[in-house]
Amino acid sequence: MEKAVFIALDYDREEDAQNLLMKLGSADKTYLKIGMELFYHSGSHFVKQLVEQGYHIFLDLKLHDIPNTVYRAAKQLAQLGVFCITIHALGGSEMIMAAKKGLVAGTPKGMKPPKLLAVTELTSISDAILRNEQNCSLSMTKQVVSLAQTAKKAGADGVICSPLEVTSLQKIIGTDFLYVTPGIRLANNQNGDQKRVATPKQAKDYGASAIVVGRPITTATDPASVYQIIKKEFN
Ligand SMILES: O=c1ccn([C@@H]2O[C@H](COP(=O)(O)O)[C@@H](O)[C@H]2O)c(=O)[nH]1
Repeated sequence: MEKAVFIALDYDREEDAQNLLMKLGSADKTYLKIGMELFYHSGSHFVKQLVEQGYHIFLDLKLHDIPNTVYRAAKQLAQLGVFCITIHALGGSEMIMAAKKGLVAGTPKGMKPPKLLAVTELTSISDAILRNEQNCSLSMTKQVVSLAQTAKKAGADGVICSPLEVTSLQKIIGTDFLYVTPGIRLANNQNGDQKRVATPKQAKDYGASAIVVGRPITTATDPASVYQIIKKEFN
């Protein structure tokens, strides 16, 4: 996989997403992330439209349910022709295997199934939240590694984690696995709700396979130039 910068289209209206794409220019057929907000508003038709236009879509719906439900949901999502989808690793190995099977079962003949990425600990979770609210006695890195090991054994193609954990993950799990990292901020950006953050350059140095960037681009006065800065730093 090319070292992609996924732009998170975190909008509640297609017009806003289209407006951003127009500002970014059509020469760069980019990697886009569609999350719950836009999907719940616009459904699958907008996803299909972007796929047809040549965009690589990361459909981030973070499935987390019983294996049978996740199998059936993944089977539906596979029909959209997206590049990857997400599930929560905390759903367990049976659920992850069901998602993988659903993707294979739902992919139209002659096409590749979407990649399956397992969210480890959300990048909005701090060490304190992990310890005090999730009652987890492991360090953040150990917990992320443990979830990633489960995900890999169950057939996931990669994980979502913060850039801060990638080096440890690669040492234990290897480099034939995708490490996709949100929580990306340029030096002058606000962290907002993100707790485990890094710059695109740090993400690159830690070994991230791809990064996911929302607000630093979507709230910028000149999104196209910020996107180019981020791409340059990461590549
Ligand atoms: O652990 C996770 C998993 C997914 N995300 C998603 O990435 C983007 C990040 O947006 P920013 O505005 O750059 O913070 C967003 O769509 C999240 O749903 C994540 O941040 N952390």
